[in-house]
Amino acid sequence: MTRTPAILVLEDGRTFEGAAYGALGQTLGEIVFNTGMTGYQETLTDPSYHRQIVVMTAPHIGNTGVNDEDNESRQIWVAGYVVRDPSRRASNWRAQRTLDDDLVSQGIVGISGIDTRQLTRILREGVMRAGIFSGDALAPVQELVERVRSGEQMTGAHLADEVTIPDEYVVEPPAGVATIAHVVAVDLGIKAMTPEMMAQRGIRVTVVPSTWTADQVLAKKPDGVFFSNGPGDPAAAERAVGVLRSVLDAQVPFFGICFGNQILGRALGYGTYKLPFGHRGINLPVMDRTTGKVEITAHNHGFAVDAPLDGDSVSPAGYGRVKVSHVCLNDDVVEGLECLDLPAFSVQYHPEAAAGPHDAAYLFDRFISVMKGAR
Ligand SMILES: NC(=O)CC[C@H](N)C(=O)O
Repeated sequence: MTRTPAILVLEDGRTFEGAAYGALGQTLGEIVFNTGMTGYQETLTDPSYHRQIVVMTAPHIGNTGVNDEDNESRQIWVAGYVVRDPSRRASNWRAQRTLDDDLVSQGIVGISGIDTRQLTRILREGVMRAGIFSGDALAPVQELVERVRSGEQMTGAHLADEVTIPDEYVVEPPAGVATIAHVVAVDLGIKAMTPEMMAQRGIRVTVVPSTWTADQVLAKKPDGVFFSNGPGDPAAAERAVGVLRSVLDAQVPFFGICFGNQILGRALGYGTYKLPFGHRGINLPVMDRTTGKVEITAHNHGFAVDAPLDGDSVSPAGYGRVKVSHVCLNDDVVEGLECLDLPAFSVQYHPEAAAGPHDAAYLFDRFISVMKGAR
């Protein structure tokens, strides 16, 4: 196999030479690492990774190929892909193509042969901007560093409208499962498994674009409203915060995941902040502070809610008492919020677990209980 050179350039000027992987060319983005040992297809197609170059700490990527069933959205969203050792062949009974096929056909610029352990240790000092360059995009390093430094920052980025669907669609419960509730899910970058997990439990889910107003959402007379995961800085999501406040004012039950948790935090009047290097992986320990039970959970977040951990606090925006319901045991980051005077709760991690362990699936049942309780 001929090796086509590629270079990864960090904004601090450090460089890594490797081989081109996927499409040739140039890509810029925020570089982040993911510690999942499995689930590369779900990671690549998670819209929350829009504008991010993803480094996989698992050394061998592509072993099981890709298929049409495990995509979490309509396309690959990562801005670039950094791996140590791409599998030379895909071997799985469900594989329809190789990962390389999809990276090339979707124009995703990647790099392989990188010491991802060394790179991850650098990124643990703090995430930064980076670029991958190959083919005609190669140039003297100083020029490449300049291109990386001219790239956009994730802080302040409003990205949900770039990944949301243009038109609403409905996910019905499967045959044989009775419909017990109707939820409007606002797509801020939703993963396919989320409405699926709701539908399996009898929820009819209308997924709607991020641009919908509160009037449009509430006109559907839903039993509950859901805000999804999604890319970008929650501090730049003014419109979503406004829509959610109208939902809370109307006392309609609410559940949020990841970006949705950050939007609930903001709607309640708390701030959000950027984590030094984020949580991205499928084996992070989270404690449910109501039961003391620890769950192993899937994460993908670079920002977090700044709410007091001790005792219940009072929402600075006037929505009553709020409890930090879940916390990450690695670093005490807020991983869940529960309103004690309103039918609303959210988690920062991913109970839909695609990919990931299913420890947190009970949260979808909790959403149903909250909707029943509000009737
Ligand atoms: N997966 C998500 O919803 C991510 C939320 C937000 N973009 C963050 O990085 O924290």
